Amino acid sequence: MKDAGGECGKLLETPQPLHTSQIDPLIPINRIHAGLYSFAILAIFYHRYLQLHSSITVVSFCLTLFLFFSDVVLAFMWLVTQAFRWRPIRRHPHPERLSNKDLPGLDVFICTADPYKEPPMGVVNTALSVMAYDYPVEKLSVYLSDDGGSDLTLFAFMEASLFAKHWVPFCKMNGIMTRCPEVYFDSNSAGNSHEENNIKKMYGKMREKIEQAMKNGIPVGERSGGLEKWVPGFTSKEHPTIVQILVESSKDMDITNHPLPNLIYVAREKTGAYSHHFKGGSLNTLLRVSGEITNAPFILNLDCDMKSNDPTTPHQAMCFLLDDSISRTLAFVQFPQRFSGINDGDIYGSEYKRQYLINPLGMNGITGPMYVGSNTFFNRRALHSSPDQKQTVVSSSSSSLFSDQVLGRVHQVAGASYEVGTKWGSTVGFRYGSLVEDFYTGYQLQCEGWESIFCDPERPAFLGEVPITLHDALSQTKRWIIGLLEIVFSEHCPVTYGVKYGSLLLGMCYSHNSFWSSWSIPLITYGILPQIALLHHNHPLFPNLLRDPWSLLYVYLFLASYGQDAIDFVRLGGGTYRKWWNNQRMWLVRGVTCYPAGIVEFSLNQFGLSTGDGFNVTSKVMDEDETRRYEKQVFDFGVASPFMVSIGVFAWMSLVGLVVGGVGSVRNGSVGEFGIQLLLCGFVVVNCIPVYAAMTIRKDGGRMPRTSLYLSLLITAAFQFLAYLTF
Ligand SMILES: O=c1ccn([C@@H]2O[C@H](COP(=O)(O)OP(=O)(O)O[C@H]3O[C@H](CO)[C@@H](O)[C@H](O)[C@H]3O)[C@@H](O)[C@H]2O)c(=O)[nH]1
Ligand SMILES: [Mn+2]
Repeated sequence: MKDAGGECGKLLETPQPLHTSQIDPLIPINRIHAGLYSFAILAIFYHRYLQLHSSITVVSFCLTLFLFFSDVVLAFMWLVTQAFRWRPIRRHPHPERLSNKDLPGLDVFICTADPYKEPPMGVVNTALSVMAYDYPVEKLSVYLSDDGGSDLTLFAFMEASLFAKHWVPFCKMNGIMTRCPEVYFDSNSAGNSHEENNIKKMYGKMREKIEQAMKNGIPVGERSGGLEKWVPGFTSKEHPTIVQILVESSKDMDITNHPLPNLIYVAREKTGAYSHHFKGGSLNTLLRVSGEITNAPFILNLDCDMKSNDPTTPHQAMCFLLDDSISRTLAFVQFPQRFSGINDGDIYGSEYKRQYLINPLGMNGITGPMYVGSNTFFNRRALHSSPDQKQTVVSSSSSSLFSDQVLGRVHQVAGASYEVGTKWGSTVGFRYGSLVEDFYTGYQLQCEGWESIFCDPERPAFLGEVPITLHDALSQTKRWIIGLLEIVFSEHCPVTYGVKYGSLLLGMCYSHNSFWSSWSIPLITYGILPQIALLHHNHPLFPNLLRDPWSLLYVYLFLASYGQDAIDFVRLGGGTYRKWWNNQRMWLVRGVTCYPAGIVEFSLNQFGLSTGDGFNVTSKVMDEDETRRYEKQVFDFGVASPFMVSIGVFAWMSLVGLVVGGVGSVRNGSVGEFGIQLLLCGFVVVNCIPVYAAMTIRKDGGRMPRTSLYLSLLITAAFQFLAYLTF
């Protein structure tokens, strides 16, 4: 169904709209289902209320109260999720209708922070993949922010700027689609022409050289071209600003004598005296630095673990950004974070389909998707003013792009104290105050009246990497949780501020994400109480499965929500049912690990008992053993950490509940009475099969460390003992 009216109305008057859209045909069904479901929720509340009234002991009253509270949280999360289901829209750009001469300037920002967690070779690949875009080179500039302040990264980029002279024309002349060299040479699509062999060798040499430098240091003879600035006393946390122009478009030609895009290395000044605000700070520095040099009206923001996978992506983005009927209020076009190297079943749910693919479609029908930190084409104006303010963007592209005067100003704006007393980070640029600077920035822009567009073309525009061990994946999510809670407890809480300054639906979407960690309340409750109550045999918590029709309501709610989740996952997220199964398991796992851990760490931070290290960068280095296990879809529990203990406890609780409670119920003829509790335990046990294997039969490095196993047994026993005393 084509969306003929609405936002595209104006465009349709012209014969060839730059983009079209498609409304989800299932919207009416979703809305009817939402109506039914909400009645069922109200009925459950009523039933719990009756239960509370009729409970005869304090213990059963408390148990019911806990479950009641959990159900309220579940209902809240369900309610806010409806905003994503309200009006999902897919948008299709038509770049072939765009003429090349209309294309505006585009500044690309790439961030890196630590050469040991983010190997320079990977960062170089990100940069090369965008330098080779099918975009007019004189309008394209690539800026790298190196928060690691590392000569190794600069060294790698100096090498890359030489290789680019071969790589860019090679891609363009051969019409290659995969313009990230590493990915291209790894794939089978690489044929075996003479030219190709040559360039492959060249790439191999560059990699060899960079990796050698990583191991043994930069060769003494090559400490020039900026590298001499790393003098003794220079550390990643204390150093002056370093700006290095690696490729200057107007001067540096490729081997076919065509210009290359500008390539500029920036390590902003760091001193212990001023907060650098992590990635947000680094992006703001690039915003100012590029503002002094090329000042392109549009900006593409990329993490160093993302690679371009389609040279026509900027054209696709421009279909929206240049459309007069929406451009006045359009802050950014978001392409999804998609990933390569995910194993078949995506065992750690790393694709985050809901966050990256499904929910943004829903928000496309409101005021547009959230900003997810990478793969985003910004309108520079949006980062400086509200949509109604007029801002004159001065074009500074003159012949003296890199004059001494310009470079002087660049050093000034990259200084550590430059932002003191300014609005940077509060109403200008990327916003500070949360570890999820992306979410926070997009949210504030939308509350100011800016809109956004989600575009998910069939050929992924970018492909990234994901953590391949369970521990890394959970640690990453924990950081997000802390960042999200910082927003919940700020003046910008989406429930109030978002609803007031955005809209009801927008507030609901942002509430859903910022209250993400609240899933842990029902998940922990439902993972402990029914299990304990089963064991100590006098506490049925749900209506009789065999006799009481109220039990059907619980069964309906469970099946309907899981069913709808699975259908959305496959239909809108393009997943498989197997991936969905693993994904829902990870939801349970996160609910008892990184969500509560995030809540605890956030609370400690509030009391000034900080334990965390702020933005703990996800490691992009892959251990061989771990990679092998990941590829074989074998779960990796091999890190002794509180996460593993917690997973162990929940696995044991349900197993004990199922076995002991099951046997007891059969003996007492109370299978119906405890039916729902038994099903619940059974469901957790089925989910935990890999956990039991990791705790018992496995011998490889990914099995659960013995300390974690014994601790989890001890804690389970303690729980049961406490319960025994209470009941
Ligand atoms: O002090 C810092 C810390 C990080 N980064 C960069 O930020 C990016 C994201 O870091 P990463 O460790 O890969 O975090 P992820 O959790 O994988 O990133 C997700 O979550 C972040 C917010 O927590 C978003 O910024 C990202 O875009 C989003 O992909 C990387 O390019 C880093 O180099 C900096 O520039 N400076
Ligand atoms: Mn990342």
